Amino acid sequence: MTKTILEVGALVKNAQEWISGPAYLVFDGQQIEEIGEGTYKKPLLGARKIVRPHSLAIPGLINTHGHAAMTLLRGAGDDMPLMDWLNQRIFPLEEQLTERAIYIGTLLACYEMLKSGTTTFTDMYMMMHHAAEAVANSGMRAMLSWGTVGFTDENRKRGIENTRSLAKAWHNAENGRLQISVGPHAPYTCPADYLRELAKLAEELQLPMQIHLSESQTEVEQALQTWGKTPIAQVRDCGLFSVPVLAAHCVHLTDEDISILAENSVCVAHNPQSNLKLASGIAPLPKMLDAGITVGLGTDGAASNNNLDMFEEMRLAATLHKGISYEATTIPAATAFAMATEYGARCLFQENKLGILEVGRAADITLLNLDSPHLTPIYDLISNLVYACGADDVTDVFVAGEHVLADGKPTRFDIESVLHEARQIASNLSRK
Ligand SMILES: CSC[C@H]1O[C@@H](n2cnc3c(O)ncnc32)[C@H](O)[C@@H]1O
Ligand SMILES: [Zn+2]
Repeated sequence: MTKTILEVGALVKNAQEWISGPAYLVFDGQQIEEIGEGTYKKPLLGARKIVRPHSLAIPGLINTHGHAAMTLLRGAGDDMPLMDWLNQRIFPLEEQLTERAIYIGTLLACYEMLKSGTTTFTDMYMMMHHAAEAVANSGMRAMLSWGTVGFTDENRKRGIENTRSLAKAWHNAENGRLQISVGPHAPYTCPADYLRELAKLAEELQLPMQIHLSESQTEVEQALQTWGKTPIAQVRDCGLFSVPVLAAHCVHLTDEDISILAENSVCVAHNPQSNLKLASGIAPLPKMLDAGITVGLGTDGAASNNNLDMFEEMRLAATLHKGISYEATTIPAATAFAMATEYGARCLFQENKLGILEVGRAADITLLNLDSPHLTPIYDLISNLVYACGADDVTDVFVAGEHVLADGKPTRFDIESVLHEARQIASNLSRK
């Protein structure tokens, strides 16, 4: 790929370091080669130059938990608690989704995420070859898993076969943009012996895992009744923590659970908006961070959020926990921003590659309009990004050096046809 020189009006490297005046980045097809202050003065030697003096460059945001194709189910079931929402509304609709629906729903999610500055996301869903194809075509990065449940022998066998075939076809595909993980849905949908089998599979394939854990009070109460232990202790005893694990939610945790997560280096995806909307509760984020747990931010699916905007999650994480602790220093803006970038990279086990604008790291860059009211005036860039900015301030996105969102439009796919087909698919779903 041709070398790119991107000149901007300001640049955030990470939550602590930024250049508040003109700056430039030089990158090739994969990595950042140079970052400097001012304008680029050396000869271009065939490189393309993009000049954006009215843009702020930040690291691409990383969404650590979601179900991408659930964009098709946005608004199909609101104002319900988790278990009723899943059993009464979501599962019956998901049974009707076709492979094409997964492709279109995932591409719609990619559009929504790119438009709100996200470059990398995780996905746990079904018919995942089609989700992978959508991610490959969108130009984004993702860590995908085939969501696996173990209600029947047939389910279990299929889950293992699906994960094997997904890993074979897509792990490290598209120059490493796609990563695969093993995806047991939750301890309440995967019996203990099946969780053990999936942990062995992850070890054999050398893949990480993602799983929903301790999301609702009902889940924890049922775990205590059934196994006499919390969901965290249950999955630990099933050997899950022998591989790197990204646990979504972790809302209802005992102090012992927090120690188990920390001791086993389990990363956590915090989904404040989805947890509030499904009335699941508020995760003990400050306690988890104090214990040394890596916590990233996630939107969860568009049917429980109901959007995929990481700016909203940053702002919510930075305000919600102040509200319940009565302490204004809880989760400062810099922590919320790190959760959406650097910590997110750690949650995806790509801590040396993503999450920071730095030489040697991936050229995954989001540009915001510096002339936006939300960036005016600037005392502290990170404060504006977390407390004032929103998806509408995003103009351009680069992933692996490629300009995948230009002036708000995806460069790799036709959004009109995706929107049209998404509407058609939704209108054909039967809602009882
Ligand atoms: C088996 S594929 C993944 C599965 O997860 C469901 N899902 C979506 N949001 C949540 C959530 O917050 N908790 C648990 N499960 C969730 C989704 O509908 C798919 O069926
Ligand atoms: Zn989820």
